Amino acid sequence: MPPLLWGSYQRVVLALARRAVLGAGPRLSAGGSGCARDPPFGAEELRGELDRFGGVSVRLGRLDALDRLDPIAFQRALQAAVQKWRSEGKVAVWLHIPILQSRFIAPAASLGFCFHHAESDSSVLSLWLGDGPSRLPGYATHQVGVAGAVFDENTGKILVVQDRNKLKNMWKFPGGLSEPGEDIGDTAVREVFEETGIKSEFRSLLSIRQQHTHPGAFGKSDMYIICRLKPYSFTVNFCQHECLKCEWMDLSDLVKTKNTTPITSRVARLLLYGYREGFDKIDLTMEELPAVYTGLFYKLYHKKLPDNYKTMTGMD
Ligand SMILES: NC(=O)C1=CN([C@@H]2O[C@H](COP(=O)(O)OP(=O)(O)OC[C@H]3O[C@@H](n4cnc5c(N)ncnc54)[C@H](O)[C@@H]3O)[C@@H](O)[C@H]2O)C=CC1
Ligand SMILES: [Mg+2]
Repeated sequence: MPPLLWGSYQRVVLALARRAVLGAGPRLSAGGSGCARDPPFGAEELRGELDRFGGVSVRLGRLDALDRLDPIAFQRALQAAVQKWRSEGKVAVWLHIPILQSRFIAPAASLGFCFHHAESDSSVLSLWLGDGPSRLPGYATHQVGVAGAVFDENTGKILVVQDRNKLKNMWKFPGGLSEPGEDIGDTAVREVFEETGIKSEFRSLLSIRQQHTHPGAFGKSDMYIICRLKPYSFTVNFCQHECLKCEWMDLSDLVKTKNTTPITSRVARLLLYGYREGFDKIDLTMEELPAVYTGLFYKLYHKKLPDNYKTMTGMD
């Protein structure tokens, strides 16, 4: 290519690269407060909704003007908007940023915004504007794993598996992580079926283990819940991908074996106690109740409460 042409080619490539980095459309003047033909983007365009604590939520996905905006113009507008919200006494700003508008994260961070949480297609950044240290609540703190202790009262046998992906092959109850919006008992029943082929129904909640800095929870806290399930199918057809072995074992053998985890051993002893003395000694049963304000329902787990105590009005 002749040197002159090469020079103009380089300029075009550099200009295109600059646009790509800034995320601006072809009509934008980089670094300006908007674009040459459209009106400048100002603080008033960052419209937000007020929440009951006095914070402002701005959802970038709902602002059409952002499509034609570069990050520098966004930063100017956000800085002016934050100044305005601060002077009005707002306590916090929440920025909801769709993943495809992530070019606005860095300018917001340079003004003091931090990540609050992220979902698969968006992130939420927050900035505390109130007096003193931030009082904004954090996001999710735990992952929830649920196992099913499937116990057949007719034979005294319990369903156990050995995990294929573990270094030590210990007997444990089948189980796995809860899905968003899934009830604890439903997770136990689903995981038991997926891993062993056994169909069962929820009876009670037996134990909860809380462990912090859990390696399997990406360094967050892990809540591991064990449920008592009643089987209604008995032929094992276990998942070769996750399990090495699966069998119905005498509960008394599981209590005795050393080849198990401390939590499985403890819950096996708890089950044996319930089997001998009555499951009401160990069961936290579940009841569905209406939430007061939201119109939703929730599940409450506790030791069985006699009916006359449920309906009593005072010191009856
Ligand atoms: N004390 C005990 O007896 C044990 C308790 N647990 C608890 O059980 C719960 C989790 O159960 P799991 O059976 O582990 O979960 P799970 O049954 O939901 O999923 C396990 C499967 O997910 C996949 N997987 C998980 N992490 C992966 C990664 N980083 N990359 C690729 N694939 C991955 C693998 O295919 C693995 O076989 C946790 O709450 C944990 O604390 C887990 C093992 C033993
Ligand atoms: Mg599992």
